[in-house]
Amino acid sequence: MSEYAIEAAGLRRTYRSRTGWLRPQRREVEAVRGVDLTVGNGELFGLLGPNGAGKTTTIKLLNTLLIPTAGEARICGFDVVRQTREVRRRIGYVFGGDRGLYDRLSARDNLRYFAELYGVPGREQKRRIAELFELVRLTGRENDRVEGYSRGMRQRLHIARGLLHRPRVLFLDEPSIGVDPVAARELRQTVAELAATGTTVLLTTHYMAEADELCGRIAVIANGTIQALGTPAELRHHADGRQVLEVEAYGVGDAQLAAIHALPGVREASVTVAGAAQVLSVQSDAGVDVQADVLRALDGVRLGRVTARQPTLEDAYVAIVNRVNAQARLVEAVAG
Ligand SMILES: Nc1ncnc2c1ncn2[C@@H]1O[C@H](COP(=O)(O)OP(=O)(O)OP(=O)(O)O)[C@@H](O)[C@H]1O
Repeated sequence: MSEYAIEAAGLRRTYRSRTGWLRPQRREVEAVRGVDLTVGNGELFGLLGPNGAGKTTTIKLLNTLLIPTAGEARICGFDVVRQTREVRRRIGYVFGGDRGLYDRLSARDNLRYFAELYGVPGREQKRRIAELFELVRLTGRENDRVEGYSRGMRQRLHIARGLLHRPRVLFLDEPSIGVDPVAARELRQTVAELAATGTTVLLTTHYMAEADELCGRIAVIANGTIQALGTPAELRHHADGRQVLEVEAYGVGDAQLAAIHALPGVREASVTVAGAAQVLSVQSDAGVDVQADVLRALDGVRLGRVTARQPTLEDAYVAIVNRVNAQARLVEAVAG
C-alpha cells in the first residue's frame, strides 16, 4: 500500500472558454496554478479558501473528473490520468447541495440503487447499507422518502452513498453548505467518526471553525495556490503578534472600512453580518492601541459592544487570504 492516500505535485489546470458572440474572445482562467500536497492514510485534511480559490477544481483533478493541464497526482499510489479505473475504485465524492438523490424513493432504496450501480455484491448490500445508516445516524428513518428529509439528513445520506463501495479516500466538497448549525454539528460528528474508521477524508469548506474542529491539517488555498499549510495550531501563528478589536455596529460603509484599514497599526479590517448587526473585526499590531482611532472613524454609526480579544484561527485565515489579495492587486496595478 502506498504511504500516502493523496499526492499532488505541480498540479495545474487552466480553463479555456470563449465569451461573446459577435466578437468571440478567448478567455483563460488559471484555476489551479501549481499545487503540491501529500495526505497520509487515514488523515482528515481540510482545503480552505475563498470563493473561486480553486478548491473544487483541485478536488476534480484528484478524483479524475478533470485532466490536469500540467503536473501529476496519485491516489493510493495510482496515477489519476493513467490509472483512472484503479483510482475510481478507491474514491468517493460527495458534494454539497441537492443533486444526486432520488426524492421519490426511500433512503434505503436510494442506497440500494447506488449499491447496484457501484457494483457492491448483492450479498453484502444489506449489511453495508445498515452499517452506513448507523454511521450517518439515519437508523430508524431508512424507509422515509428522501423528499421529507431535511438538508442535513440529505447531506448525511449523500455521505452514506459516497461510502457504499468502501472507498479509501472520500472527497467532501462543502458538505455543510446551506445546513443549519445544529444539523452541521451532527454532520461534523459523522465526518469525525468516518475518519476514525480509517477512511482518508479531504474536506473543502468555507468555515474555518469547521476545519478547526475536524481537520488534523489544513491547506489554505487562494488564487490557485496553497498559501499556508499546517495543523490548526501552526496556522494560528499567522496571526502572531496581533490583537483583535471587535465592534458590533449597524451600518458601517465601505469608505469607513477603508479608513479604518488605513489607520496606523491596523493590519486587517473586515465586516461580517450577524443577524441585524454587523461585526467589525480589526486586527492590529499587538501593543498598538487602535480603539480610540477606530471609534473615531465610526463616528455617526450606531455601535453595540466593543471587545478586545486574542486572534483565532479565523483571524489567521483572514490574514493569509488578505495578504494574497493585496499581492494580486499589486500585480494587476503593475501590469495595468
Ligand atoms: N468550467 C469552468 N470554466 C471556466 N472557468 C471555471 C470553470 N470552473 C471554474 N472556473 C473558474 O476557476 C476558478 C476556480 O474555481 P473553483 O470552482 O475551483 O473555486 P472554489 O475554490 O471551489 O470556489 P467556491 O468556493 O466558490 O466553490 C474560478 O475563477 C472559477 O470562476
